Amino acid sequence: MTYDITAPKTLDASIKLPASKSISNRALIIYALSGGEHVPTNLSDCDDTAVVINALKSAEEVIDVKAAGTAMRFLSAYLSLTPGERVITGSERMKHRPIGILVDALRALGADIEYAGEEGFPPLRIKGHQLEGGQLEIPGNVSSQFISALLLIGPMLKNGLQLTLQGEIISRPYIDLTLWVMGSFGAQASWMDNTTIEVKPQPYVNKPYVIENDWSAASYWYEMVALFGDSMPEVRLNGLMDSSRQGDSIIKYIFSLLGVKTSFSTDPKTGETFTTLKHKIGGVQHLDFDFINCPDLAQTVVVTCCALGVSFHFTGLASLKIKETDRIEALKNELRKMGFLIRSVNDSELIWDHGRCEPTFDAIDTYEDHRMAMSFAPLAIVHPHLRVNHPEVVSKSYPHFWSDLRQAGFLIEEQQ
Ligand SMILES: O=C(O)C1=C[C@@H](OP(=O)(O)O)[C@@H](O)[C@H](O)C1
Ligand SMILES: C=C(OP(=O)(O)O)C(=O)O
Repeated sequence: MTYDITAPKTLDASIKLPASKSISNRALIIYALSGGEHVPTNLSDCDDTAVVINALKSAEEVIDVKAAGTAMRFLSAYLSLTPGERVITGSERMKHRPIGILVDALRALGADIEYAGEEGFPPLRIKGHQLEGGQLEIPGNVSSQFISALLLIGPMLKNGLQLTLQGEIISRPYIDLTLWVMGSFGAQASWMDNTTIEVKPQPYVNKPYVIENDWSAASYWYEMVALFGDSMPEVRLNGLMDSSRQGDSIIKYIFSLLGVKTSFSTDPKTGETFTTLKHKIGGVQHLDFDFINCPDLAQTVVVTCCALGVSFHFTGLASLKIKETDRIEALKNELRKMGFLIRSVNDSELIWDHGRCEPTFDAIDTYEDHRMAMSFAPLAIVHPHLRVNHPEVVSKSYPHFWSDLRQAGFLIEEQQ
């Protein structure tokens, strides 16, 4: 399927954002480990959370997490200490996303895990039993999800857990988010110094818990406000916290440099929080930024900068190659169709110095990556009849993205 997208003249919309899948998936694992009485509320309705809910409910031998990285990594740790023998697998892409570092760490803690396919990659066959825990060193420079997975089971280990992270730590705010959600359920887990985290062997306390909405999903609305520019766009987003522990809340700072002003308010009657985005004059001409702490924002910011004519030098992008697709290559290919030549350095930096080529305006390919679809869709604001292939990929994190766009006035027609 392909969508043909045409934007309205400007934007004046109130959007109900999806809940954070990162927080949902952490809260669900903790809920299961704490003997689950109170199910977390405002859970994300996205695919990546649905697979965790199903896995925790199902008694089937094979668990399929599809394309959900957090589900694969968190459930592998969870299954290692849950009685029974299971196989955990995922999409074809998932079978090429690394998991060896986590498997080695879990084995060092006493887990019984075998590779059911290629060494170092899913699927895994896991026989669960009580684990002793203890002290461990683990690379911190490939995916923070390995570290979060271990931390989440830390309180259930007989001797607790002490993790020392080696190398440059990527996606650190996601580790902090894990510690923060764990703390909300009574866990004692904290940084001892810059590289070592300690989790005490003290079980979780099951409690009611409400999931915040998703700052990563908000990023596409920031992009739209920036691209509508001086046509006075305004978007109101619900359920975002100004003081959120989601690392992607840094989007409000990044877009303050690209002409978007953020303000927060609370409805006095309902207590609901609103985040209002408006355009402001005076964005930068060039942007340097390190995405090491917020890799999921890279596509939004890269596409926005090209469309606004803001040159850039972005670093900290090494993890983009092992996400839903190789996002570095995908960005280069699809931006070329729109007439922008961006280049990569060492697979970890992206540079645009106003390089242009003849645009083809071919339909944008999405590479089974929700963020390719959502970060390119706003280009319809500058290119009417922008076409996006396989738009259904958005269900990974933001299933109602297209209906929200329609509600905001976008005309979206389906082509076979
Ligand atoms: O823990 C999490 O919820 C996530 C961590 C990040 O992954 P990496 O640590 O692999 O960068 C991020 O890209 C992903 O979307 C969600
Ligand atoms: C990288 C992502 O997800 P995951 O690694 O959990 O599949 C993402 O949502 O952009």
